[in-house]
Amino acid sequence: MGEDTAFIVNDLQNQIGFENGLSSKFKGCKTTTTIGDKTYVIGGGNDESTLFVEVRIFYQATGNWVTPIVLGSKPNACKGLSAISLNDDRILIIKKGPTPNDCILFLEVDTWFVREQKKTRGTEVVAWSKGVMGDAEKPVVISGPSGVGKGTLISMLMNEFPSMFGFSVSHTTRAPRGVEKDGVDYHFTEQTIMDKEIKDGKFVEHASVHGNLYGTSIEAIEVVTDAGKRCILDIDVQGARSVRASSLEAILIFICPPSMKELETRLRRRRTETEEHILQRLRNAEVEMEQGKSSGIFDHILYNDNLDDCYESLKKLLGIEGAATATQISAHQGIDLPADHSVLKMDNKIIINCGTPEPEKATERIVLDVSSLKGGAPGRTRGLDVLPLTHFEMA
Ligand SMILES: Nc1nc2c(ncn2[C@@H]2O[C@H](COP(=O)(O)OP(=O)(O)O)[C@@H](O)[C@H]2O)c(=O)[nH]1
Ligand SMILES: Nc1ncnc2c1ncn2[C@@H]1O[C@H](COP(=O)(O)OP(=O)(O)O)[C@@H](O)[C@H]1O
Repeated sequence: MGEDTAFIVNDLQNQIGFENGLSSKFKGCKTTTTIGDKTYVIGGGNDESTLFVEVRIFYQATGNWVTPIVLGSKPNACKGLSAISLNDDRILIIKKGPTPNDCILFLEVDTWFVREQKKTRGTEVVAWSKGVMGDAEKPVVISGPSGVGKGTLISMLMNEFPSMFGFSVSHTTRAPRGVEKDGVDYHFTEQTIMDKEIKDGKFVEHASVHGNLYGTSIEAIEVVTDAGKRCILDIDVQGARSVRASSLEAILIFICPPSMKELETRLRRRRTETEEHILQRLRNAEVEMEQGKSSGIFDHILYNDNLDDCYESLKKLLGIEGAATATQISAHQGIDLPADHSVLKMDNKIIINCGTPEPEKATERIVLDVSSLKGGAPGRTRGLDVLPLTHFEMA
Protein backbone atom coordinates (compact mmCIF):
# COMPACT_ATOMS: atom_id res chain seq x y z
CA MET A 1 0.00 0.00 0.00
CA GLY A 2 2.90 2.33 0.86
CA GLU A 3 4.48 1.70 -2.53
CA ASP A 4 1.20 2.33 -4.32
CA THR A 5 0.90 5.66 -2.59
CA ALA A 6 4.46 6.62 -3.48
CA PHE A 7 3.70 5.79 -7.08
CA ILE A 8 0.62 8.00 -7.08
CA VAL A 9 2.60 10.89 -5.63
CA ASN A 10 5.37 10.66 -8.21
CA ASP A 11 2.94 10.24 -11.03
CA LEU A 12 0.78 13.18 -9.99
CA GLN A 13 3.77 15.41 -9.49
CA ASN A 14 5.17 14.53 -12.90
CA GLN A 15 1.87 15.44 -14.50
CA ILE A 16 1.21 18.64 -12.65
CA GLY A 17 4.74 20.03 -12.44
CA PHE A 18 5.94 21.41 -9.16
CA GLU A 19 5.31 25.00 -10.15
CA ASN A 20 1.59 24.54 -9.47
CA GLY A 21 2.30 23.68 -5.87
CA LEU A 22 1.58 26.29 -3.25
CA SER A 23 4.78 26.63 -1.30
CA SER A 24 4.67 27.79 2.28
CA LYS A 25 7.15 30.51 1.45
CA PHE A 26 5.34 32.89 3.81
CA LYS A 27 6.50 30.48 6.49
CA GLY A 28 6.03 32.67 9.50
CA CYS A 29 2.43 33.70 9.53
CA LYS A 30 0.55 33.88 6.26
CA THR A 31 -0.42 32.05 3.14
CA THR A 32 -2.52 33.15 0.17
CA THR A 33 -5.00 31.49 -2.16
CA THR A 34 -6.72 33.03 -5.16
CA ILE A 35 -10.24 32.08 -6.25
CA GLY A 36 -11.62 34.03 -9.19
CA ASP A 37 -10.65 37.65 -8.67
CA LYS A 38 -10.33 37.33 -4.89
CA THR A 39 -7.11 36.56 -3.07
CA TYR A 40 -7.57 35.22 0.45
CA VAL A 41 -4.73 36.01 2.82
CA ILE A 42 -4.90 33.58 5.71
CA GLY A 43 -2.67 33.62 8.76
CA GLY A 44 -1.65 35.47 11.87
CA GLY A 45 -1.48 39.23 12.12
CA ASN A 46 1.56 41.36 11.43
CA ASP A 47 3.17 40.29 14.64
CA GLU A 48 3.44 36.79 16.01
CA SER A 49 1.45 37.53 19.14
CA THR A 50 -1.82 37.05 17.23
CA LEU A 51 -3.82 34.26 18.82
CA PHE A 52 -6.01 33.18 15.93
CA VAL A 53 -5.65 32.62 12.22
CA GLU A 54 -7.11 35.74 10.58
CA VAL A 55 -8.52 36.21 7.08
CA ARG A 56 -8.37 39.17 4.71
CA ILE A 57 -9.55 39.39 1.12
CA PHE A 58 -7.90 41.31 -1.70
CA TYR A 59 -10.14 42.20 -4.65
CA GLN A 60 -7.86 42.09 -7.67
CA ALA A 61 -10.30 44.00 -9.89
CA THR A 62 -10.54 47.04 -7.62
CA GLY A 63 -7.34 46.73 -5.62
CA ASN A 64 -9.35 46.91 -2.37
CA TRP A 65 -8.79 44.98 0.83
CA VAL A 66 -11.78 43.69 2.82
CA THR A 67 -11.88 42.13 6.27
CA PRO A 68 -14.74 39.61 6.11
CA ILE A 69 -17.01 38.48 8.94
CA VAL A 70 -15.48 35.20 10.08
CA LEU A 71 -17.94 32.59 11.41
CA GLY A 72 -17.19 29.29 13.17
CA SER A 73 -14.37 28.55 15.60
CA LYS A 74 -11.16 30.27 14.54
CA PRO A 75 -8.11 27.98 14.65
CA ASN A 76 -5.13 29.02 16.75
CA ALA A 77 -2.41 30.90 14.88
CA CYS A 78 0.75 28.96 14.11
CA LYS A 79 3.83 29.00 11.93
CA GLY A 80 3.95 26.86 8.83
CA LEU A 81 0.44 27.03 7.44
CA SER A 82 -0.65 26.08 3.93
CA ALA A 83 -3.80 26.72 1.95
CA ILE A 84 -5.16 25.30 -1.27
CA SER A 85 -8.54 25.92 -2.89
CA LEU A 86 -11.02 23.08 -3.45
CA ASN A 87 -13.86 23.41 -5.95
CA ASP A 88 -13.86 27.21 -5.54
CA ASP A 89 -16.22 26.94 -2.55
CA ARG A 90 -13.77 26.14 0.23
CA ILE A 91 -10.07 26.43 0.99
CA LEU A 92 -8.24 23.56 2.64
CA ILE A 93 -5.92 24.76 5.39
CA ILE A 94 -3.20 22.48 6.70
CA LYS A 95 -1.37 23.36 9.88
CA LYS A 96 0.71 21.60 12.49
CA GLY A 97 -1.38 19.78 15.10
CA PRO A 98 -1.72 16.66 17.22
CA THR A 99 -4.97 15.35 15.66
CA PRO A 100 -6.65 15.78 12.26
CA ASN A 101 -9.23 18.04 13.91
CA ASP A 102 -6.43 20.43 14.81
CA CYS A 103 -4.47 20.35 11.59
CA ILE A 104 -6.92 19.93 8.71
CA LEU A 105 -9.45 22.72 8.40
CA PHE A 106 -11.65 24.25 5.77
CA LEU A 107 -12.28 27.93 5.22
CA GLU A 108 -15.63 28.06 3.45
CA VAL A 109 -15.84 30.97 1.05
CA ASP A 110 -18.81 30.10 -1.17
CA THR A 111 -20.68 27.14 0.35
CA TRP A 112 -24.45 27.11 0.91
CA PHE A 113 -24.07 28.34 4.49
CA VAL A 114 -21.70 31.14 3.55
CA ARG A 115 -23.86 32.30 0.63
CA GLU A 116 -26.90 32.45 2.96
CA GLN A 117 -24.92 34.48 5.49
CA LYS A 118 -23.65 36.86 2.78
CA LYS A 119 -27.24 37.46 1.64
CA THR A 120 -28.47 38.17 5.18
CA ARG A 121 -25.58 40.41 6.13
CA GLY A 122 -24.93 42.09 2.78
CA THR A 123 -21.20 41.79 3.31
CA GLU A 124 -18.29 39.43 2.75
CA VAL A 125 -18.45 36.34 4.98
CA VAL A 126 -16.23 33.28 5.39
CA ALA A 127 -16.68 30.36 7.81
CA TRP A 128 -14.35 27.84 9.41
CA SER A 129 -15.26 24.17 9.53
CA LYS A 130 -13.05 21.41 10.83
CA GLY A 131 -12.07 18.41 8.74
CA VAL A 132 -13.48 15.10 9.92
CA MET A 133 -11.86 11.85 8.89
CA GLY A 134 -14.07 9.38 7.06
CA ASP A 135 -17.84 9.38 7.18
CA ALA A 136 -18.49 10.42 10.75
CA GLU A 137 -22.07 9.39 11.43
CA LYS A 138 -24.70 11.86 10.42
CA PRO A 139 -26.36 13.99 13.12
CA VAL A 140 -29.83 12.83 14.22
CA VAL A 141 -32.77 15.23 14.52
CA ILE A 142 -35.69 14.12 16.70
CA SER A 143 -38.90 16.13 16.34
CA GLY A 144 -42.48 15.68 17.46
CA PRO A 145 -45.17 17.32 19.55
CA SER A 146 -44.58 18.23 23.17
CA GLY A 147 -45.12 15.21 25.45
CA VAL A 148 -44.70 12.56 22.75
CA GLY A 149 -41.55 11.16 24.41
CA LYS A 150 -38.64 12.76 22.50
CA GLY A 151 -36.68 13.53 25.65
CA THR A 152 -37.34 10.05 27.05
CA LEU A 153 -36.13 8.30 23.89
CA ILE A 154 -33.03 10.52 23.65
CA SER A 155 -32.15 9.81 27.30
CA MET A 156 -32.45 6.07 26.66
CA LEU A 157 -30.10 6.34 23.69
CA MET A 158 -27.56 8.45 25.56
CA ASN A 159 -27.64 6.12 28.58
CA GLU A 160 -27.10 3.01 26.52
CA PHE A 161 -24.49 4.51 24.20
CA PRO A 162 -22.73 7.22 26.20
CA SER A 163 -19.60 7.21 24.06
CA MET A 164 -21.47 7.19 20.76
CA PHE A 165 -24.06 9.95 21.12
CA GLY A 166 -23.88 13.50 22.42
CA PHE A 167 -26.82 15.84 22.93
CA SER A 168 -26.83 19.24 21.24
CA VAL A 169 -27.71 21.58 24.11
CA SER A 170 -30.08 24.20 22.69
CA HIS A 171 -30.54 27.79 23.81
CA THR A 172 -33.99 28.85 24.99
CA THR A 173 -35.67 31.89 26.46
CA ARG A 174 -38.15 29.75 28.42
CA ALA A 175 -37.71 29.43 32.19
CA PRO A 176 -36.05 26.28 33.53
CA ARG A 177 -38.31 23.54 34.92
CA GLY A 178 -37.65 22.18 38.43
CA VAL A 179 -34.92 19.64 37.73
CA GLU A 180 -33.45 21.16 34.58
CA LYS A 181 -29.84 22.32 34.69
CA ASP A 182 -28.42 25.26 32.78
CA GLY A 183 -25.86 24.06 30.21
CA VAL A 184 -27.10 20.46 30.44
CA ASP A 185 -30.77 20.48 29.42
CA TYR A 186 -30.67 23.91 27.81
CA HIS A 187 -28.62 27.08 27.82
CA PHE A 188 -31.22 29.29 29.47
CA THR A 189 -30.84 32.79 28.14
CA GLU A 190 -32.56 36.12 27.55
CA GLN A 191 -34.30 37.24 24.38
CA THR A 192 -32.02 40.26 23.76
CA ILE A 193 -28.85 38.19 24.16
CA MET A 194 -30.14 35.42 21.93
CA ASP A 195 -31.36 37.90 19.29
CA LYS A 196 -27.87 39.41 19.13
CA GLU A 197 -26.18 36.01 18.89
CA ILE A 198 -28.51 34.96 16.08
CA LYS A 199 -27.65 38.20 14.28
CA ASP A 200 -23.96 37.44 14.78
CA GLY A 201 -24.39 34.13 12.92
CA LYS A 202 -23.84 31.90 15.94
CA PHE A 203 -26.92 29.74 15.33
CA VAL A 204 -27.53 26.91 12.88
CA GLU A 205 -31.29 27.34 13.27
CA HIS A 206 -33.78 28.99 15.59
CA ALA A 207 -37.55 29.14 15.94
CA SER A 208 -40.29 30.52 18.11
CA VAL A 209 -42.03 27.54 19.78
CA HIS A 210 -44.93 27.74 22.26
CA GLY A 211 -44.21 31.46 22.72
CA ASN A 212 -40.47 31.13 23.45
CA LEU A 213 -37.33 31.34 21.33
CA TYR A 214 -35.29 28.14 20.86
CA GLY A 215 -32.14 27.61 18.80
CA THR A 216 -29.17 25.38 18.05
CA SER A 217 -25.82 27.15 18.18
CA ILE A 218 -22.91 26.17 15.96
CA GLU A 219 -20.93 25.64 19.15
CA ALA A 220 -23.50 23.20 20.57
CA ILE A 221 -22.90 20.94 17.58
CA GLU A 222 -19.14 21.46 17.58
CA VAL A 223 -18.83 20.44 21.25
CA VAL A 224 -20.41 17.07 20.45
CA THR A 225 -18.49 16.50 17.22
CA ASP A 226 -15.19 17.49 18.84
CA ALA A 227 -15.78 14.76 21.41
CA GLY A 228 -15.96 12.28 18.50
CA LYS A 229 -19.66 11.66 19.07
CA ARG A 230 -22.74 11.60 16.91
CA CYS A 231 -24.90 14.63 17.55
CA ILE A 232 -28.59 14.31 18.58
CA LEU A 233 -30.83 17.34 18.23
CA ASP A 234 -34.27 17.69 19.87
CA ILE A 235 -35.86 20.45 17.81
CA ASP A 236 -39.29 21.44 16.55
CA VAL A 237 -40.62 21.08 12.99
CA GLN A 238 -39.54 24.60 11.95
CA GLY A 239 -36.00 23.87 13.17
CA ALA A 240 -36.06 20.53 11.36
CA ARG A 241 -37.01 22.33 8.16
CA SER A 242 -33.99 24.66 8.53
CA VAL A 243 -31.70 21.71 9.19
CA ARG A 244 -33.08 19.91 6.14
CA ALA A 245 -32.19 22.94 4.00
CA SER A 246 -28.73 23.29 5.53
CA SER A 247 -25.49 21.44 4.84
CA LEU A 248 -25.75 19.50 8.10
CA GLU A 249 -26.83 16.29 6.31
CA ALA A 250 -28.79 15.01 9.28
CA ILE A 251 -31.20 12.08 9.57
CA LEU A 252 -34.58 13.59 10.48
CA ILE A 253 -37.04 11.54 12.55
CA PHE A 254 -40.56 12.57 13.54
CA ILE A 255 -42.16 10.93 16.60
CA CYS A 256 -45.97 10.59 16.68
CA PRO A 257 -48.17 9.74 19.67
CA PRO A 258 -50.64 6.82 19.31
CA SER A 259 -53.48 9.38 19.71
CA MET A 260 -54.05 13.00 20.71
CA LYS A 261 -55.82 11.74 23.85
CA GLU A 262 -52.71 9.79 24.90
CA LEU A 263 -50.54 12.85 24.15
CA GLU A 264 -52.69 14.92 26.51
CA THR A 265 -52.48 12.19 29.18
CA ARG A 266 -48.65 12.16 28.95
CA LEU A 267 -48.40 15.93 29.08
CA ARG A 268 -50.63 16.10 32.15
CA ARG A 269 -48.91 13.17 33.85
CA ARG A 270 -45.53 14.85 33.40
CA ARG A 271 -46.72 17.71 35.63
CA THR A 272 -44.28 20.26 34.24
CA GLU A 273 -46.69 22.66 32.57
CA THR A 274 -49.48 24.95 33.74
CA GLU A 275 -52.99 24.33 32.37
CA GLU A 276 -52.54 27.28 30.00
CA HIS A 277 -49.27 25.86 28.65
CA ILE A 278 -50.73 22.36 28.29
CA LEU A 279 -53.57 23.74 26.17
CA GLN A 280 -51.16 25.79 24.06
CA ARG A 281 -48.94 22.70 23.48
CA LEU A 282 -51.95 20.60 22.48
CA ARG A 283 -53.13 23.26 20.00
CA ASN A 284 -49.65 23.42 18.49
CA ALA A 285 -49.46 19.62 18.42
CA GLU A 286 -52.26 19.48 15.81
CA VAL A 287 -50.28 21.67 13.43
CA GLU A 288 -46.98 19.92 14.16
CA MET A 289 -48.51 16.50 13.49
CA GLU A 290 -49.86 17.66 10.17
CA GLN A 291 -46.54 19.19 9.11
CA GLY A 292 -44.51 16.30 10.47
CA LYS A 293 -46.44 13.70 8.53
CA SER A 294 -46.95 15.50 5.25
CA SER A 295 -44.20 18.07 4.74
CA GLY A 296 -41.58 15.69 3.33
CA ILE A 297 -39.04 17.13 5.77
CA PHE A 298 -38.61 13.89 7.68
CA ASP A 299 -36.80 10.75 6.60
CA HIS A 300 -38.66 8.55 9.09
CA ILE A 301 -41.84 8.62 11.17
CA LEU A 302 -42.01 6.53 14.37
CA TYR A 303 -45.06 5.91 16.58
CA ASN A 304 -44.31 6.00 20.27
CA ASP A 305 -47.03 3.74 21.62
CA ASN A 306 -45.10 1.15 23.58
CA LEU A 307 -41.89 2.88 24.68
CA ASP A 308 -39.60 -0.16 24.43
CA ASP A 309 -40.85 -1.02 20.94
CA CYS A 310 -40.38 2.54 19.78
CA TYR A 311 -36.86 2.62 21.22
CA GLU A 312 -35.95 -0.60 19.40
CA SER A 313 -37.29 0.87 16.13
CA LEU A 314 -35.24 4.01 16.69
CA LYS A 315 -32.07 1.97 17.21
CA LYS A 316 -32.85 -0.01 14.09
CA LEU A 317 -33.13 3.19 12.07
CA LEU A 318 -29.79 4.34 13.40
CA GLY A 319 -28.15 1.03 12.57
CA ILE A 320 -27.47 0.08 16.18
CA GLU A 321 -29.86 -2.81 16.81
CA GLY A 322 -29.38 -5.05 19.80
CA ALA A 323 -26.52 -4.77 22.26
CA ALA A 324 -24.40 -1.71 22.80
CA THR A 325 -21.63 -2.31 20.31
CA ALA A 326 -20.77 1.35 20.05
CA THR A 327 -17.26 2.18 19.07
CA GLN A 328 -15.92 5.66 19.22
CA ILE A 329 -14.58 7.15 16.03
CA SER A 330 -10.96 6.10 16.14
CA ALA A 331 -8.43 8.79 16.90
CA HIS A 332 -6.16 9.39 13.93
CA GLN A 333 -2.66 10.67 13.96
CA GLY A 334 -2.18 14.38 13.44
CA ILE A 335 0.23 16.08 11.09
CA ASP A 336 3.56 17.29 12.38
CA LEU A 337 3.73 19.91 9.66
CA PRO A 338 7.11 21.64 9.63
CA ALA A 339 7.48 25.27 8.53
CA ASP A 340 9.28 23.94 5.45
CA HIS A 341 6.75 22.11 3.32
CA SER A 342 4.65 22.44 0.20
CA VAL A 343 1.16 21.41 -0.78
CA LEU A 344 0.04 20.24 -4.22
CA LYS A 345 -3.42 19.49 -5.55
CA MET A 346 -4.11 16.98 -8.27
CA ASP A 347 -7.70 16.04 -9.01
CA ASN A 348 -9.02 14.83 -5.68
CA LYS A 349 -5.64 14.26 -4.05
CA ILE A 350 -3.74 16.71 -1.88
CA ILE A 351 -0.06 15.96 -1.50
CA ILE A 352 1.78 17.47 1.43
CA ASN A 353 5.56 17.39 1.07
CA CYS A 354 7.32 17.83 4.40
CA GLY A 355 10.82 18.76 5.39
CA THR A 356 11.72 21.18 2.60
CA PRO A 357 10.10 23.85 0.43
CA GLU A 358 11.41 21.89 -2.58
CA PRO A 359 8.87 19.12 -3.19
CA GLU A 360 11.31 16.76 -4.91
CA LYS A 361 13.49 16.71 -1.78
CA ALA A 362 10.66 15.90 0.63
CA THR A 363 11.54 13.48 3.40
CA GLU A 364 7.92 12.67 4.19
CA ARG A 365 4.74 12.89 2.16
CA ILE A 366 1.15 12.81 3.24
CA VAL A 367 -1.63 12.25 0.74
CA LEU A 368 -5.18 13.41 1.52
CA ASP A 369 -8.16 12.17 -0.44
CA VAL A 370 -10.77 14.92 -0.78
CA SER A 371 -13.00 13.15 -3.30
CA SER A 372 -15.92 12.59 -0.92
CA LEU A 373 -16.21 15.79 1.06
CA LYS A 374 -19.66 16.32 2.56
CA GLY A 375 -21.33 18.91 4.70
CA GLY A 376 -19.50 21.92 5.96
CA ALA A 377 -20.06 24.92 8.15
CA PRO A 378 -21.76 25.12 10.45
CA GLY A 379 -20.20 22.03 11.94
CA ARG A 380 -17.82 19.87 10.02
CA THR A 381 -16.64 18.92 6.58
CA ARG A 382 -16.75 15.13 6.58
CA GLY A 383 -15.41 12.46 4.26
CA LEU A 384 -11.73 13.38 4.39
CA ASP A 385 -9.35 10.45 4.04
CA VAL A 386 -5.65 10.30 4.83
CA LEU A 387 -3.85 7.74 2.71
CA PRO A 388 -1.04 5.99 4.62
CA LEU A 389 2.04 8.09 5.30
CA THR A 390 4.84 7.45 2.86
CA HIS A 391 8.40 7.74 4.12
CA PHE A 392 11.05 7.60 1.46
CA GLU A 393 14.19 9.23 0.24
CA MET A 394 14.29 10.90 -3.16
CA ALA A 395 17.23 9.91 -5.32
N1 LIG B 1 -36.16 24.88 16.53
C1 LIG B 1 -35.79 24.45 17.73
N2 LIG B 1 -36.66 23.84 18.54
C2 LIG B 1 -36.23 23.39 19.73
C3 LIG B 1 -34.89 23.55 20.17
N3 LIG B 1 -34.76 23.01 21.40
C4 LIG B 1 -35.97 22.52 21.72
N4 LIG B 1 -36.86 22.74 20.73
C5 LIG B 1 -38.26 22.35 20.65
O1 LIG B 1 -39.03 23.21 21.45
C6 LIG B 1 -40.20 22.53 21.87
C7 LIG B 1 -40.42 22.76 23.34
O2 LIG B 1 -39.39 22.15 24.06
P1 LIG B 1 -39.44 22.14 25.64
O3 LIG B 1 -39.61 23.53 26.15
O4 LIG B 1 -38.26 21.39 26.14
O5 LIG B 1 -40.80 21.40 25.97
P2 LIG B 1 -41.29 19.90 25.75
O6 LIG B 1 -41.19 19.57 24.31
O7 LIG B 1 -42.69 19.96 26.22
O8 LIG B 1 -40.43 19.02 26.62
C8 LIG B 1 -40.00 21.06 21.48
O9 LIG B 1 -40.72 20.83 20.29
C9 LIG B 1 -38.53 20.96 21.18
O10 LIG B 1 -38.25 19.97 20.21
C10 LIG B 1 -33.98 24.21 19.28
O11 LIG B 1 -32.81 24.40 19.52
N5 LIG B 1 -34.48 24.63 18.09
N1 LIG C 1 -44.42 5.31 25.14
C1 LIG C 1 -44.76 5.95 26.24
N2 LIG C 1 -45.81 5.53 26.97
C2 LIG C 1 -46.19 6.20 28.09
N3 LIG C 1 -45.57 7.30 28.56
C3 LIG C 1 -44.52 7.77 27.86
C4 LIG C 1 -44.06 7.13 26.68
N4 LIG C 1 -43.02 7.84 26.20
C5 LIG C 1 -42.82 8.86 27.06
N5 LIG C 1 -43.72 8.82 28.06
C6 LIG C 1 -43.88 9.78 29.17
O1 LIG C 1 -44.53 10.92 28.60
C7 LIG C 1 -44.05 12.11 29.23
C8 LIG C 1 -43.53 13.06 28.15
O2 LIG C 1 -42.34 12.53 27.63
P1 LIG C 1 -41.12 13.49 27.25
O3 LIG C 1 -39.97 12.59 26.90
O4 LIG C 1 -40.91 14.51 28.32
O5 LIG C 1 -41.73 14.19 25.95
P2 LIG C 1 -41.14 15.35 25.00
O6 LIG C 1 -39.66 15.45 25.25
O7 LIG C 1 -41.46 14.89 23.64
O8 LIG C 1 -41.87 16.60 25.39
C9 LIG C 1 -43.00 11.70 30.23
O9 LIG C 1 -43.59 11.68 31.52
C10 LIG C 1 -42.60 10.30 29.77
O10 LIG C 1 -42.20 9.51 30.86
